Amino acid sequence: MPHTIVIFGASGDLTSRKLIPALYNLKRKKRLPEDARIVGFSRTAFSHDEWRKDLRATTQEFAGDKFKPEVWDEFAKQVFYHAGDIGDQADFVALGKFLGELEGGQNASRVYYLSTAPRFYGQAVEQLGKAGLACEDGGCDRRVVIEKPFGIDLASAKALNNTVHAHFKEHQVYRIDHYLGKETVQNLFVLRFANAIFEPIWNRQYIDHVQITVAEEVNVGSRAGYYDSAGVVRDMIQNHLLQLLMVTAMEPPARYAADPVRDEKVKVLLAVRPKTPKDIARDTVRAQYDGYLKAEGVPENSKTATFAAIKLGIDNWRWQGVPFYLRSGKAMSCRTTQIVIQFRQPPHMLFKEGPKTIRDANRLIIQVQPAEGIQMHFQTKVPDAGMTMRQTDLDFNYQKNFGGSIPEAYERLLLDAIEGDASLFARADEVEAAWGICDPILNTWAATDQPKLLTYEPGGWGPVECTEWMAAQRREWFDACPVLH
Ligand SMILES: NC(=O)C1=CN([C@@H]2O[C@H](COP(=O)(O)OP(=O)(O)OC[C@H]3O[C@@H](n4cnc5c(N)ncnc54)[C@H](OP(=O)(O)O)[C@@H]3O)[C@@H](O)[C@H]2O)C=CC1
Ligand SMILES: O=C1O[C@H](COP(=O)(O)O)[C@@H](O)[C@H](O)[C@H]1O
Repeated sequence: MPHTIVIFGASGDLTSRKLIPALYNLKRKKRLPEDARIVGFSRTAFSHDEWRKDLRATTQEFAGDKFKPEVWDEFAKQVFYHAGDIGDQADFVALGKFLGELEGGQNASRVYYLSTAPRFYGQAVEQLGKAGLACEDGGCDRRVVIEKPFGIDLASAKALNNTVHAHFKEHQVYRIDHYLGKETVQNLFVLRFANAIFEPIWNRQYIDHVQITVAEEVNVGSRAGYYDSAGVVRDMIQNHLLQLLMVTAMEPPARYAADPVRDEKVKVLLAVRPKTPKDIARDTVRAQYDGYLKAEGVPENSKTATFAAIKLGIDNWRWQGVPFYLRSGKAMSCRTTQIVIQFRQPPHMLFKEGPKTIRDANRLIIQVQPAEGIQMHFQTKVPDAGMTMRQTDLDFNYQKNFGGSIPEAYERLLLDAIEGDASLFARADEVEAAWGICDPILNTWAATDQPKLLTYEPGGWGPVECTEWMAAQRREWFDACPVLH
């Protein structure tokens, strides 16, 4: 069956920076089906060749030394453009006709990729449905990939799910979170479920707490217009950090397939202990970097948080009493995404020189990016120094072990969407459960102004009060920039 990938938002930033370079790389690796066609849809009046020419330049820029003119020329033969407006039903009817001709009347498998502004997601889905392009009754193979953000709160996410479900069945819907396409996030499944040594200690008996940090060195740059209405919770925590939390905390699924995996993931979110406004004032830190208010497009009195730390509890047998600390911010010390599994101290210390604080206890660090790898920290005896100990580590690094470059997350996710594997995409209940955790936090911050919005200097690890907040809980953030090999 031939494949067609229709990208709505063809002239946009995501398409040129990520989607087309990812599809090009799939072609280069001979993973893009030979019979796949990529069709761009947006209002700009490109001809096929004009769009291809624009994409060639941007792909060359973003694919770097992976760009091979001869591969591009072959790839370009699979690329087409059809101008249209999401607001215009006639343009969808015309699109359907164009696709039919392109597919030579064959029953092609189609992926509709919504890479337009989020306000168009619902409308685009409706237009596809009304033009008879959704095929929710079966008999043809149609999928829709929906970019983030999926809603701006629980109510809007539910409304969007309702709109989507009016035209597509859930199994046709692929809500993308590109963090799930990152190699190291997939490796977390492997680490946990393809090794026998971790599972027995992956619980409250051995683990003191878990830290999930997504630090970004960049500030909001030119995206302030969007960012100010989102803030760090909507932009990062509701999706990427909660995805990392789910994969870290989930039970082993019965099978590695979309629904068993997502069933276990969603159970984690449903077990997250609900917070009262008093809990939120105590268990969250929010801050804005100094200089944010000067960014173009930010209102002078904006209270948008560019940094947040949130302590969550998971009420189930595995995790009762183990706090999960989620932290993310812009304008931080360095770019690093890491999951720190902080183990407990030994119950009885034989050596007076031995570890005294939780900082010295065993720690497993999953470096999601950019120094993709895993480190295990443990105590060793310093030679010829009595029983003096020092923390050392076992270090697995992707680059050193496997060489080559780590593929962009979109490569894996686009291929999965083409092949019909939804394991690494969010399901409707997952997205809603994530908003169910974030809404009370955002609402409490807005309604009570508690905790106070703090300020932090760019280039550090967030506000000093966040370090103190952790110290008051007898814990310490693992603030380390990864070593790039
Ligand atoms: N850029 C990124 O790095 C990331 C983006 N995303 C998400 O991806 C989506 C796209 O982002 P991005 O590419 O940055 O956005 P852009 O603003 O760059 O692109 C928007 C696209 O939508 C098209 N468009 C706008 N109005 C219409 C319309 N009425 N009918 C048809 N097409 C229309 C525009 O084309 P034209 O004007 O020609 O019609 C353009 O191609 C957003 O939802 C964003 O949240 C998610 C993660 C990262
Ligand atoms: O979705 C988003 O993610 C990026 C960070 O992605 P990464 O792959 O570079 O870690 C973030 O900068 C952006 O604000 C957000 O919308």
